Amino acid sequence: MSTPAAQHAPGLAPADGVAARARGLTKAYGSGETTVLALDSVDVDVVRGRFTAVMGPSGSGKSTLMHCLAGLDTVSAGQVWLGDTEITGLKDRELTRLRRDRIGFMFQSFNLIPTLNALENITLPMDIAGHKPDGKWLDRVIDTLGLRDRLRHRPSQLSGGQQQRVACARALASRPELIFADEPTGNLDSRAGLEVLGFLREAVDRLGQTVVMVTHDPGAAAHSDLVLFLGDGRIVDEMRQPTAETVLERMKRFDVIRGRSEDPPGSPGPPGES
Ligand SMILES: Nc1ncnc2c1ncn2[C@@H]1O[C@H](COP(=O)(O)OP(=O)(O)OP(=O)(O)O)[C@@H](O)[C@H]1O
Repeated sequence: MSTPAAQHAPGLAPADGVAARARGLTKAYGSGETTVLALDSVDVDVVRGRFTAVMGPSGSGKSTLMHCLAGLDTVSAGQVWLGDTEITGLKDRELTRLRRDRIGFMFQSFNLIPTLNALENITLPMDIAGHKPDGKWLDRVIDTLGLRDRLRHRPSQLSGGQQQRVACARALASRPELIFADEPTGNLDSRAGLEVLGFLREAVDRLGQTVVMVTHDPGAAAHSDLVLFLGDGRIVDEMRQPTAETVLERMKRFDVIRGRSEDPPGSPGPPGES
């Protein structure tokens, strides 16, 4: 995901088209005086074959953006496309099918079915859709994620990191056009988290997938190609080839602004700021 300029980012391979696009994307919750403008006329291009992270302070609209791009939530105004398909305006049934066939999801809670083994969990969305998995692709995903010797295990027999890898394989299994990951490392210790980030990176680099990840963790964002920073429902900044340090520094600037807006009138700003 990026503003159009970021498609020409130096140091990145040429962009291979746009996996998803939003124009004037606006989402308001509630009505009248209690209206919350979660997204305020956002324009974004999710660049195909890239790993994009979405960051920003709590309440800045990260999850709302992801949900609107993925067709999980309706928009108040604006348009969203997945590839060439405009999804705004699609009926619920069409949206459900589009999500099922063209988008992969990874959530913080892995959402694995406890009574199914790893392989059954991985292929479940395709089984529900009545699609036969592409065996070669599935083998590649399973081997890339190092799950070959865990396929007959149930979730309770797997570590947290392994469970998240199964969730990752499930998101990749149908070779979706776009994978959305919402805090995929949130419930993992740092080693398992790093592993999952490494696999998402490999999904992009080796399998050519497109990943959009919402995260609070600068270290996680550092695995992406591009970080989009949301503030008050708008994309306020973007960073290519991020490092944990540069992302952390950028996030600190939100704290300074927040600190200022919480200061009583007339009080001095934070030290070092004029
Ligand atoms: N269902 C809802 N009803 C009313 N307001 C909502 C709803 N969902 C989100 N909001 C509001 O919209 C704004 C953006 O929320 P969102 O969850 O997208 O932020 P976020 O950046 O993902 O936050 P966090 O980092 O805390 O998860 C917030 O002010 C939130 O309170």
